[in-house]
Amino acid sequence: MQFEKTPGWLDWHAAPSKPRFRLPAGAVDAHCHVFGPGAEFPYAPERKYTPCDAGKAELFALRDQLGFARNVIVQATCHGADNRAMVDALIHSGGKARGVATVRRSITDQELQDLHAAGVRGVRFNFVKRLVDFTPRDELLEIAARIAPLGWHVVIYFEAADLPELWDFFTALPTPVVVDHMGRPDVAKPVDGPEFELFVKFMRDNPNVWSKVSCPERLSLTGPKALDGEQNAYRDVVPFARRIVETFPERVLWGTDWPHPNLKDHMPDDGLLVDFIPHIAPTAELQKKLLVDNPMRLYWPEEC
Ligand SMILES: O=C(O)/C=C(\CC(=O)C(=O)O)C(=O)O
Repeated sequence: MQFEKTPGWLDWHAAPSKPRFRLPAGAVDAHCHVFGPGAEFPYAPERKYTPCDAGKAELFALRDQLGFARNVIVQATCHGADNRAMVDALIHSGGKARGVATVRRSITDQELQDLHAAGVRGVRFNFVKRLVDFTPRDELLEIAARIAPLGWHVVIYFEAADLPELWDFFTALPTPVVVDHMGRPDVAKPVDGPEFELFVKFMRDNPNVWSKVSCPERLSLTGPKALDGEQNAYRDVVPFARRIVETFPERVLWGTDWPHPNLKDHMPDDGLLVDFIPHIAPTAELQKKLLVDNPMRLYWPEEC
């Protein structure tokens, strides 16, 4: 099948630099995606965007270029609940990738078992309105109850303004809960203002809540962009991510978000994104927790 990219689509950076920051041994890129290729794994009819192809071979090449040991591949909305591209990548990773799926309530127990055998360890519930249609809360709670006995967790993606309305639902989830991109704070607001304080309280009051301190390229309003060797990219995001890392060092994860769907302004150099990490996790101890110990506990607990 032939697909035409959404107008204005930015393709992933073709030649990411080698990071200056040396990742600790065993580092996990805990948030990335695969897209298609569409000819082999068609994009879902209900998708809100059509990306460029970004397959497993390119993802694994990026992993090696940046110095990561493993990936966590998160199902992207352009594939809906058809997890075949993600599962195919897991199967061909030689045990170096685990996954987060999107499932509907119609999934059978056998299908869940098959996803587990392939390396899936979580489901993603997406609340970002430009990406998905509404799913009833009772369907999501039913899914959460079914995946809990498998030892899986729930990944949630939402925007900061929606946290108050979603709070009761999130705190009713029976599993570990992993928030994508710090709940997308508006970084024009103060890091100790009411909006981000609510997110900090969400994590403080609920010890089962984790956060990915990822996506500065998506959250930043003033840059500078991670391009052309810039070693101090996205300064406006640093206080937010650093606060979460330093306050909850045992419950943070980091990922590239490759191939960076839906960026409108620029496509970052992934090597320079890795160079962002020591700004938000300034000590070797914090870096090891963020990049190795925490993701291993969540995705490869049998090795811990
Ligand atoms: O890649 C991300 O994490 C963020 C996305 C895309 C996404 O989540 C999806 O399509 O599933 C975004 O903000 O557009």
